[in-house]
Amino acid sequence: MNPIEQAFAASLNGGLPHQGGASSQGQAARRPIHGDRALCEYILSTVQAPEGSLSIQESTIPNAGSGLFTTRDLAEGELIFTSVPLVLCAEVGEGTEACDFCFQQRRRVFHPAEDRFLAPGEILPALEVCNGCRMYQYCSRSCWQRAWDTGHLYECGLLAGAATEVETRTLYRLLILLRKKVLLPDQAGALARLANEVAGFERRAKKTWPKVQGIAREAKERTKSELDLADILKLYCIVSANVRGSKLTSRVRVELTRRPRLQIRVNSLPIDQTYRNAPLGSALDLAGSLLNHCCDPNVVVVFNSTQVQVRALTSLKAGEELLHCYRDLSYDFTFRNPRIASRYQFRCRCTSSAPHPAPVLPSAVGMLTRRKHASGARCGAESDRHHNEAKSDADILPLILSTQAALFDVIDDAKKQAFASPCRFDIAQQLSKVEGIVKTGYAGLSWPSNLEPLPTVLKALAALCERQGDLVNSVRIRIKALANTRYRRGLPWSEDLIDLVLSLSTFTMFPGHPALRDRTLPRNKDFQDVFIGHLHALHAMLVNFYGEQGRVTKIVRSFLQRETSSYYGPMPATRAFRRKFKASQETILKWAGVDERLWPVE
Ligand SMILES: C[S@@+](CC[C@H](N)C(=O)[O-])C[C@H]1O[C@@H](n2cnc3c(N)ncnc32)[C@H](O)[C@@H]1O
Repeated sequence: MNPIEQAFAASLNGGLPHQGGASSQGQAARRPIHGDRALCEYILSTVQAPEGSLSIQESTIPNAGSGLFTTRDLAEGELIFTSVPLVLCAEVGEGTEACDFCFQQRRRVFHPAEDRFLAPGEILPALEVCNGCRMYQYCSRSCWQRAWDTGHLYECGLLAGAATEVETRTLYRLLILLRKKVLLPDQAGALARLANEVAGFERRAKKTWPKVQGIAREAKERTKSELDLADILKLYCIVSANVRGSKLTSRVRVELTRRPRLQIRVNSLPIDQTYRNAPLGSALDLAGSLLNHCCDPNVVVVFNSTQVQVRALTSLKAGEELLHCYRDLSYDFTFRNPRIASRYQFRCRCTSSAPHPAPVLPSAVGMLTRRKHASGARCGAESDRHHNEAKSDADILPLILSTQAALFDVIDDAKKQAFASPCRFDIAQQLSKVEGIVKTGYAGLSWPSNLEPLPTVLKALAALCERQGDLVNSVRIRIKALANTRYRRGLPWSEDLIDLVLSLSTFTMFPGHPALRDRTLPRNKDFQDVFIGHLHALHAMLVNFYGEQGRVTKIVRSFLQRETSSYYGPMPATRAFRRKFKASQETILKWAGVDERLWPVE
């Protein structure tokens, strides 16, 4: 073992006696990071932040270990810290859009090199696959060369036939960085002390535990690591507990091809793929790994190429813990938490209250939630509401699950129809199918319109309409879906707004389009007001997430400037505009069949 591997192995037990063996049973508790001053100082020294502006303390979430805290007041949108991850790994495989060196934004709506939206029908140049491993992709020869020089040469030859899961590839990378002494001893020591959830993996993922052990064994063989198998196993659990999907991108065009991987399991209710927000890759960052999860987050994590940026999502007071949502906020609590449990192997115990108005959540959802939190673990007010509404209606569960499956099947069928014969795609037929399912789909009652996956299904249908050139239905259905989306904050909501303004822009750009001659449509001016209003709101939101100079912010800003210069109404952010926007928004919501109270003007 080289000195770096030794530093890693020694630190893995946090100075406690070696726990030995691949099993976590009977192992001593991991020593909390906040109890080790030298380690805290080291981790904080790895970030770019004003001196003394962060601290590591015991988390405010019960039994969640250590957490990251601010020592100063923060305004909404303020940059809290930036950091460079220890290791990044791109998603691979067909349809992925990540260059494994630069991770530049390659969202399907933005041009990869120029700061602009893609023109309608514009196709992105394909990434080039490394002809050695046939796994990683690069956007240019220079990215490939730099990736090669900075480490790909060590791994390329050993990836043939290797697993494509991002956690496994991150494990390989880390083992190679340790073996080739690319990591510093301090980095290796800190890495070993991150949360690992070995016990959680072993206990909760009983079925997959032999697979996890197999992954560790294969990783040892492939990378020729001299670490003990037990230590590699823990490293894998550290990776799984700490990697964050690089939300450099989200598939704005709904990702329908993932349907086969979607599972709805009785008793756990996970929707394993959200159809959207497919990450570009994963990053393991020392300071970022100290952010605990909360269903009502106060920070947002974004990536600027390979740099992690953490910004305030709300204003924060000195002494508050920085909390981040590990999973797509746009999803309902009952969907999100099982996904957290299955991916990270812990049960959410966050206690913050949900910021949105209390949803009318029917009793069966309460029942599901109560199951999830039977051990007293709870998830704030959202959970309490579920608890309060809970009834003993075990018979209802299978009915709900079958409705969810049926709703997702609508997307599959619609997709098949749209792709097989575009001219025969019948949106009215698809919508009536949805209507039929939701009418009595909630165990005889009507499926709540804000309960997933209904909003997601509508967004998917809107995207299909757009693809077919059916602008009117695409906008109408999207408005309906978004009005019923309960989480109006964070990156997922900005993604939704991007979709919406792009759909609305077609109305304003092609006022003479034959589809828009329909007399039952609201006036084009109304669409324009609503378009400019949402575009303005989107820009303000992106400034908070990516900063004034963020690439996405700049693209949306130049779009906003161009569109407002040809807009004949009052300038956005004025009182006159607000009045105009309110009236137009009411008209449009009415046309879309949405209760205007669902989407108040803010
Ligand atoms: C990425 S680490 C966060 C830092 C961690 N608290 C530590 O002490 O190193 C994720 C781990 O923190 C804990 N955690 C984070 N958020 C939590 C939450 N909402 N409820 C319960 N545990 C949480 C879980 O143990 C999880 O595996």
